Amino acid sequence: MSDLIVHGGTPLNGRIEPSANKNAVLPILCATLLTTEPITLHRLPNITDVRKILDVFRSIGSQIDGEIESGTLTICHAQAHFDESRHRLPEEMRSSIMLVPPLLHRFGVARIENDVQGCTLGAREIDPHVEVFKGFGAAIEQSHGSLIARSPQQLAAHQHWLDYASVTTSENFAMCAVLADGQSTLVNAACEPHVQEFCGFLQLMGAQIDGVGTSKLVIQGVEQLRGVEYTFVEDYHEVVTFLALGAITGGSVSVRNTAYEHFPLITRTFRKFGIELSHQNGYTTSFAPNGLIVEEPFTKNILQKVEAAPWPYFPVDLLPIFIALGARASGSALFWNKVYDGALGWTAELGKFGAHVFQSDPHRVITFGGKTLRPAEVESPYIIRVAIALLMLAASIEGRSIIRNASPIRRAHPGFVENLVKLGANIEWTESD
Ligand SMILES: CC(=O)N[C@H]1[C@@H](OP(=O)(O)OP(=O)(O)OC[C@H]2O[C@@H](n3ccc(=O)[nH]c3=O)[C@H](O)[C@@H]2O)O[C@H](CO)[C@@H](O)[C@@H]1O
Ligand SMILES: C=C(OP(=O)(O)O)C(=O)O
Repeated sequence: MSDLIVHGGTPLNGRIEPSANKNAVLPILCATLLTTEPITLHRLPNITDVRKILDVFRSIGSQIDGEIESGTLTICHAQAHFDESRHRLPEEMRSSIMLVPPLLHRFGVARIENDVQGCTLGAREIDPHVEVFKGFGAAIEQSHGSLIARSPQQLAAHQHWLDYASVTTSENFAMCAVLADGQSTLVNAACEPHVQEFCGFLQLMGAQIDGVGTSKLVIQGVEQLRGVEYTFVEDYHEVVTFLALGAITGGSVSVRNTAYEHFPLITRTFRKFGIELSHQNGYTTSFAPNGLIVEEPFTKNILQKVEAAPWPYFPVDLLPIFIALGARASGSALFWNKVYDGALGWTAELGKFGAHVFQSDPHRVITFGGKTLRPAEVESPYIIRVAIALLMLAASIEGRSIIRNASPIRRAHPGFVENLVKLGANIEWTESD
């Protein structure tokens, strides 16, 4: 188990060059399997989930040139072959499910473990994915804890309306449709920035997709996709994370951010906690001129609130980071997770720091901030952004805290601790049983 030891209380200051967004990188890596031509990727982050997908590629005979540490790899799947009796996809990452469409297109068969899970946020359904695969003509069978999808023929175009705007289901729909026979339509599609980046990559490969960034995707299948060279854009989760870390520690951090057009709601949400963002020359900077204070709503008898739901709502993966700000800021705020039913239990850990956070139901917590906080030893669940939220609080409190089981951070943020040290943090990894 990897833990973080944090000597908090130092304001973090400086400049960060953020990495790419894991939730764009992983579907894009999966999509490389849609072509037999080489694909070169730049600014590929050296994170656990990427290494796991690359291991799958190596195991099926794909060629990978370059060192992941350099950030540039060329991947060619011309010689790849998938054998469902031998090859296994990783279970502990949600993105494994996005290898199914390319495997179906290329080899007519895919096998995935039933339990493919990512962060432990509550139910992570696979039914919407299965419905999509079936809709395109794949046959699904269950076998010894695995799900096998088969489509000996080319996938056929499909018209579909999702129950809810699921990120990975929309991406899987797009990957099925780009090489299917005919025109497919998806209504209630997800449109998060990483979904937009992913669709942009497919377009670069030659896919014909209309409606990117909206809730309706119209996709005309093409005969084949081509190899391309692609540079990932910055991860808005990482941008927000470092901006929040600067503010919660009483410092000021600037982060390169070329996708500032995605930030209006995020900026307003920071302001609810007394934090201003400014944007100049491609860098966004956070500062809290009067410290962290929850802005009082004008309406009587309501709490200031942050509502997280599928884009263009406030992003659900950023909620823990703002709960940490709420626990630190003076005043009370309501946090509403409209997506996951099991994503807030961890907030009890905040009590160990002396914070007052009340979970009113599976989807809502209220922070009663401004309490005197003390260093603590806390345990993170297997949720990337929660390990970060706990670390944020620890970094803001003078003294030595320990975040047990912080390794999920490595699933999304390369060199995270090194970046924090650069900003002036006193923090290190340590291994325990
Ligand atoms: C690899 C990847 O890209 N992972 C992201 C992706 O996961 P993922 O694609 O798994 O998330 P989904 O959008 O499918 O939502 C996850 C779960 O939330 C529930 N749900 C979701 C939306 C909704 O309106 N109603 C509802 O009930 C469902 O139980 C669903 O299974 O999107 C999530 C939601 O932004 C993010 O947290 C994950 O980081
Ligand atoms: C929940 C996340 O990822 P995953 O879906 O891979 O678990 C995340 O990136 O915060």
